[in-house]
This record gives sequence, C-alpha cells and structure tokens, in this order.
Amino acid sequence: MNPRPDTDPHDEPVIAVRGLTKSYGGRRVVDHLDLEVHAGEVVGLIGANGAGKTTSVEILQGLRRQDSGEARVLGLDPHRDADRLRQLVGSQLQSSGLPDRLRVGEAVRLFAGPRATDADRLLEQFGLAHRRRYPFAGMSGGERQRLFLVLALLNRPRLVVLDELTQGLDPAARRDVWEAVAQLRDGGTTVLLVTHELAEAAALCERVVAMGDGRVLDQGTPHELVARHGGGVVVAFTEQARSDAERAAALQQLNGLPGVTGVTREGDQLVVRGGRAVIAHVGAWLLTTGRPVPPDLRVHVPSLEDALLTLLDTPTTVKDAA
Ligand SMILES: Nc1ncnc2c1ncn2[C@@H]1O[C@H](COP(=O)(O)OP(=O)(O)OP(=O)(O)O)[C@@H](O)[C@H]1O
Repeated sequence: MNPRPDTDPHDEPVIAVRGLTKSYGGRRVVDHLDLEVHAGEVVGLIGANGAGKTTSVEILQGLRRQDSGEARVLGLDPHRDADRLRQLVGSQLQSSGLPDRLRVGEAVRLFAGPRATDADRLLEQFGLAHRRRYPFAGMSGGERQRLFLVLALLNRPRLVVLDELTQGLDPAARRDVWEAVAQLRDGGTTVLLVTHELAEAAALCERVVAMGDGRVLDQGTPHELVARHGGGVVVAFTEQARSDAERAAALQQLNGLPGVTGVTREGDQLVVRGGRAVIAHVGAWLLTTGRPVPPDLRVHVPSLEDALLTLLDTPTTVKDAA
C-alpha cells in the first residue's frame, strides 16, 4: 500500500465512536459500539445481515440518532452539526438512486457545492467522461456506482462512506469499482466501507472491523483476522499406501513436517493441517518420497470469510435494551 502523506498519528480520529447504542422496538441493534477511523485509513465494516452496520453508519452521517454513547465525525456531532458535516463527508448510501432522465453532467452540476473539485477530472478519473450526456436510466450498474463515487467525491470530502458499493454488480463491473476505490485509497482519502463482499474488504481495506449483534467482534488487518480466526491451511489427498505399515509411516512422516499441527485420516484421505509452509512441505514430501501428485490433492487457504464465519459462530449472550 502507498504511504499516506496526510496521516498524522496525533490527529484526532476522523471517526470516534464510544459506547454507541441504538435499539428499535426494545431490541438493541447497536450495542456499546467502539470504533475509531484515522485520517487516510480505508476501514471495512463487515458482518452478517442485521449486525448493525448500516444503523451505525447512518448515525455517523446524522441520519439517525443514537440512544446513548458518543459519536464524533471530524470532531463534530453528527446530529447537531449535520449541516456542516454534509459539506465534509461524501456518502454513497445503500439504496442510492437518481431520476431516470437526469444526465451525468446535470447530476454533477446539481450535487456540486461551494467546495466542489474539478468535475471533469473526476469523470475522467472514473471512466465516465464519455457519458456526460447519458441519462441515469441508460447507464450500466457499474457506471452508476462509479457515478455515485464521483458524486460522493465531488465536494472534496474529508471522509467517504460507502455502503454496499458493489452489491448486484457483475464481476467485471465490481473490478472497475474496486479500482476506483483503490484510487481513493492510494490518494489518501479516508474511507469507511460497509460491505458483505469479503473479498472486497480483503482487497481494499487496510483494517477490517467485524461486527456481530451490534458489537465489534474483532478488528485488524485482513491478514491478522485470517491468522487469528481463519483456522489453518488444509492439505488433503488420498494416500496410495500399499500396506498398513507404509500408511503408518506416511502419517508419522507428515506429522513431523515443519509447520504441521495435525494429520488426520478422513475416509481414504489424509488431511494435513498447519501454517502456510505446510503446502510447500507436503509438496516436497510427495516428490522426495517418489509419490505421484495425487489427482484429488486439495489445498484450502483460509480467507476472511472463514475468519468471519468463525467469529459469528462464537456464541454471544442474548440481550434486551435497557
Ligand atoms: N427503522 C428500523 N426500524 C426497526 N428495525 C430496524 C430499522 N432499521 C434497521 N432495523 C433492524 O435493525 C437491525 C440492524 O440493521 P442494519 O441495517 O443496521 O444491519 P446491517 O448490519 O447493516 O445489515 P445488512 O447487512 O443486512 O444491511 C436489523 O435487524 C434491522 O432489521
């Protein structure tokens, strides 16, 4: 990742949330949430449906009010200072829409405030310069999302909030939008990204906050979360041993390989678990012992999805609103 020149560790956080709580009809959906985002960070908020991500982000944007706890955005109160914050925060909300007949150029003029940057440059940057005269209805899903990004960035925001940016996009359009967010990240913009796409969080975010039941379950770099909760690497294959003795010897040898934390037999398969090095060592073992590469050789490297599933599986206590 590129250095973030405007990041000063002594700066007040761009987002500072302490003990944030919100209930709907007696059910607590945000439960003493603590969250900090610093200048220049790209932070991903992930979690199951109903974890409270959107509610939290809407409180930060002054669209809802918390029951208790403190939220500061750029040192301001999102509810009391909503007007000032609107100038400073660029938002792309979950169900963004524009009138069908509104053209790209018109949308940009409509949304431009006193702090607006060069819209032509932004349209160019996000590959929409040739679409200026297009109506919203005529744009593809990817183009629409890129237009929302342009509109979110138009007034030179100090924070950009993106909620389900790539929902419903095909893989190519998603890639385009990811690239656009990577440009923001590399330009030093502070981004809070709410997403279900864990590959998106892993690709774009330097820090990921996993939420469940309105609380932070854990946070860290994608790599840290995978290391803590993803479970180890698994290498599985059918061992073609000719005798019980040969099978037992194979098991013992595999158990002794560097980084191996366990070898189990599952049906005909041997399942070797451990750190990443296990992939290389099992491969080397197969070759040096003169074995052919097993046709069913399978390697599973844990992902952010594995980590989140483990985190969400961790039992939480049932709670009622106070
Ligand atoms: N206005 C509302 N009135 C009542 N319940 C609500 C309201 N808004 C949200 N909820 C409920 O609060 C819970 C948290 O919703 P929220 O949208 O914040 O979660 P989320 O993590 O963003 O979920 P998703 O990933 O599905 O968008 C959900 O159970 C939702 O149904």
